[in-house]
Amino acid sequence: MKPTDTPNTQDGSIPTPGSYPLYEYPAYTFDRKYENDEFQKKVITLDSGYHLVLAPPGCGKTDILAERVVRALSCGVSLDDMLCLTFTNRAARGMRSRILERLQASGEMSLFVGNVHRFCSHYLFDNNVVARDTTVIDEQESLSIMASIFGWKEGSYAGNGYNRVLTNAIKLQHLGYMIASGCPKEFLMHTDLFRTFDYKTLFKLVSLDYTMENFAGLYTGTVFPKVDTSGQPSKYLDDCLQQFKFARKYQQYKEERNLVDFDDLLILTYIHASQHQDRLKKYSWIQIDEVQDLSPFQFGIIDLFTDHSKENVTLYLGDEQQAIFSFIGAKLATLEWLRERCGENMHRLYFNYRSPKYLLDVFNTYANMELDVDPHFLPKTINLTEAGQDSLCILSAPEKDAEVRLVAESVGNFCTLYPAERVAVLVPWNKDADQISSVLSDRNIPHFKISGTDLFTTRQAQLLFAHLQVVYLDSNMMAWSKILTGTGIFNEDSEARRFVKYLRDNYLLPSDFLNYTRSSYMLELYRCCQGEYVIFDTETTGLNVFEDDIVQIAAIKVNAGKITDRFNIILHTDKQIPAMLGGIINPLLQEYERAEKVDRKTGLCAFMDFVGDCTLIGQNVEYDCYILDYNLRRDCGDFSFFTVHPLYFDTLRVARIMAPRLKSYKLKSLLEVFGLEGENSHLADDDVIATLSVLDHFLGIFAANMQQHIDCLQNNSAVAELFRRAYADIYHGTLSRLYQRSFETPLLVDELEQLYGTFIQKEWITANPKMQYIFSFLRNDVIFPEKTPSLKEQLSAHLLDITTYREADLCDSSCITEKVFVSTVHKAKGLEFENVIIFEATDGIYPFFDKKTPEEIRESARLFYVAMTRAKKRLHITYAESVSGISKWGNPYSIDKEPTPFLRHIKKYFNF
Ligand SMILES: Nc1ncnc2c1ncn2[C@@H]1O[C@H](COP(=O)(O)OP(=O)(O)OP(=O)(O)O)[C@@H](O)[C@H]1O
Repeated sequence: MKPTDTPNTQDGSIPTPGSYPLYEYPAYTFDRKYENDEFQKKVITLDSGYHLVLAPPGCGKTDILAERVVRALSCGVSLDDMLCLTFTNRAARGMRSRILERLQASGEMSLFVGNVHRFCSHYLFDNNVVARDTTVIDEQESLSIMASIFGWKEGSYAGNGYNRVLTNAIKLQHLGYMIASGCPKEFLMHTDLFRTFDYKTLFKLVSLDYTMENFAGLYTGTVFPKVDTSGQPSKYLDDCLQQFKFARKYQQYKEERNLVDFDDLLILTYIHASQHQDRLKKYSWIQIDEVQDLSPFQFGIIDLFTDHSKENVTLYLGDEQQAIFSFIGAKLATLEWLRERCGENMHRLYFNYRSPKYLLDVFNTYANMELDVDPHFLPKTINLTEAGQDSLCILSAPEKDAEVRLVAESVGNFCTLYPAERVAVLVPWNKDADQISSVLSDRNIPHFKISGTDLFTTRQAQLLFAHLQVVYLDSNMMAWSKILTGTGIFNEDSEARRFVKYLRDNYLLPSDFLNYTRSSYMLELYRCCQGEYVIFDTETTGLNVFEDDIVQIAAIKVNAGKITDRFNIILHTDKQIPAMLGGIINPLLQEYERAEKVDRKTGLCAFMDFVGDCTLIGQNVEYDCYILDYNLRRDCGDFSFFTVHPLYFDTLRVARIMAPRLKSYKLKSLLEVFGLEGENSHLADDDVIATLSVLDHFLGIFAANMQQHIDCLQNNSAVAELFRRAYADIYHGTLSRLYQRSFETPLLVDELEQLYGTFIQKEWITANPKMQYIFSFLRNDVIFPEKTPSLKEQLSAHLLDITTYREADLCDSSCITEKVFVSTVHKAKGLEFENVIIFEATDGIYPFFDKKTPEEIRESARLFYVAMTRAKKRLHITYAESVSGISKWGNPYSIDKEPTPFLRHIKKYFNF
């Protein structure tokens, strides 16, 4: 125990409820279903300095975090200054909905609540650190890319040692990149590689000093190994050097295609934010949940965004006894570091509200005897409900299959006796979850399994999401690759990725194959610009194409590159013109006041006359066309713009095709990056001239490469034809519905459900009944059509989240109506269930037989603790007395097993 880690009473005695003075709550009431206890209140009202709150399971940590936000708001802290970091998306969603519930509000809230990865991804995109069209790839995609770098066939590496080889090469890329970028030693990720590989010997073999510089140099390819070719070739040496080479290739691969993986989100954020400290937005009110599960690097990142002045408040909340994520880099040492930082500001929670005394006795005895928790810090409860016969049971079966049946029986009994209560079967491994799930299915017991292949990463979900991604942004290369394999045009993702890259290098997108026969967006634009066309821009009262008013329309008519006519009017509006625009005073306001205003109908019709039958071009012109369409319908009778002008070209799209790695596609950036003439003043007349500059610039580059472009189109006309036949109608179908609106039903989900049926019909995917969970989750918990009525708005608000959700996010959401859950312990962390069954509580599983060091064994003990403490009413623990099977050599075997040694101090509480 640390000296600062003393109980929260002044005299060091064990606190009891009511032994604390009450705290002041200005303009804030605990208007909720229950009263917070004194310890909780103290934490809720902390408002300056660094504080570490350690609390055992069930003491209301999650609730406190939400309550702190509500109170801080009532004390005048602005949402923008607050940062709430959680460990999982699910925890973020839980906290968000608790805050909204307490504020009696619904829908969106401009407070950042999410995990560190999500925070970093916002930072990178908002600050143009990564290319605008960057895609975040998941682990599966990283593995698939690395496999193609190794030259391995898709799927050939799954489920065996090859997977580890790929993972190590990916880890090496991140480690090498961090070292090469000068990240501090204490923050380096994946330092386990230094233990897995004997780099010291490797460096000796290639005559290099074993230094960080050389390690980085080997990774970047700037230091050359001197391989002695005279002696015996060493496979180990070759493999190690190859790992460095492939790690480097992986980085190049990602850079060339605008891809970042999850680790990159952290690394790139750290590097950029540490170099731009003076310009960084710092938060003065921060709270971080589950601190025991964060890595030192994540803390380093959060620290960069912390306002370290006296006024700040940073609250670290966690429970060291629930630290079970060392395999993803979490280190208990970070808690020590936090203790030092927080000094006297250590707090504890002392009341468990989850479980009655008979369960808490088990947990506390375990925490004290097995995890060495000081008895002063063990929680109490006022719930003195007596244990029933079936409250605490240890059940054994002769062997594992019988144990599975025993669990299924217990689940069945719980369901019959307590139909309103939830039951969780917590298992050590995914394959156990599969086995239990299949027996439950045989017995017709409805249940939800959180394990194995994540529903969100299944082929079905991935293809549907890829479709939404390409419809939303057709420069998403990873999504196009998935579509090309999903629709059967290519057999392997790696082939499809190569193909899409080849198209891009020739200024083509797969959408060109769907939109044109033997032509392309760029070719059509080029042809159009040989004749007469109109470049136009609008300034509006807001960004809602359905409701806002156009206030200014400016246009130029261009013939073969020369401006031949100009148009510029200010339209009368009854709507408010926003005072500010992107942080500056809106120039339109002044312009509107000065100018002679034209009646809306007259002005809009005059513009349509000016355009005549010329093709329209503009920067982000889709927006201008849609708002024009809705304005025409409103102000000029039933006039449909798209009937008259189905064809238009967008210089934003052109820039995305011609310069795919830009960090911003705003007009101003384009002018700056390419040194073009023009001004982006946010007044339509200036912007059209700037747009012409951009257009001319890209047309020049295209003209110089046009032949290559045409060759590429011709060489691939057969693939194009196949793809068009397979997918064009579906693609255009969704595109045509982008701007439809409904305030009742989330159109995005309707679309997904319809597509799901179509994809099955086309045999691109097989039916998966679990997809209904995704649909219902999005429908009931994610998308609120009253806030975002159109598919376009829903995609813009939710697509990034949808592609990063995981199955565990579904738990505690209204889409799960099942009462029975089968989950690994790791995935059940943070959840609570009336009834918990811990499966396979056998020695060799808890602790797992390969866990040898005292720290590894303690982590296993904590895992068992996390499993037990999920229980609110009943806890059953099962184990098998023997395991049997067939050995590698074909001989049947049976080995006697003991229950887990973690039961030694608590078994006295259980019935057998
Ligand atoms: N003061 C209180 N009075 C009554 N119930 C409470 C109080 N505080 C929290 N609870 C309830 O206690 C339960 C446990 O709270 P919560 O899930 O926030 O605990 P936790 O500390 O986050 O647990 P874990 O570490 O296991 O995730 C919840 O059902 C919560 O609503």
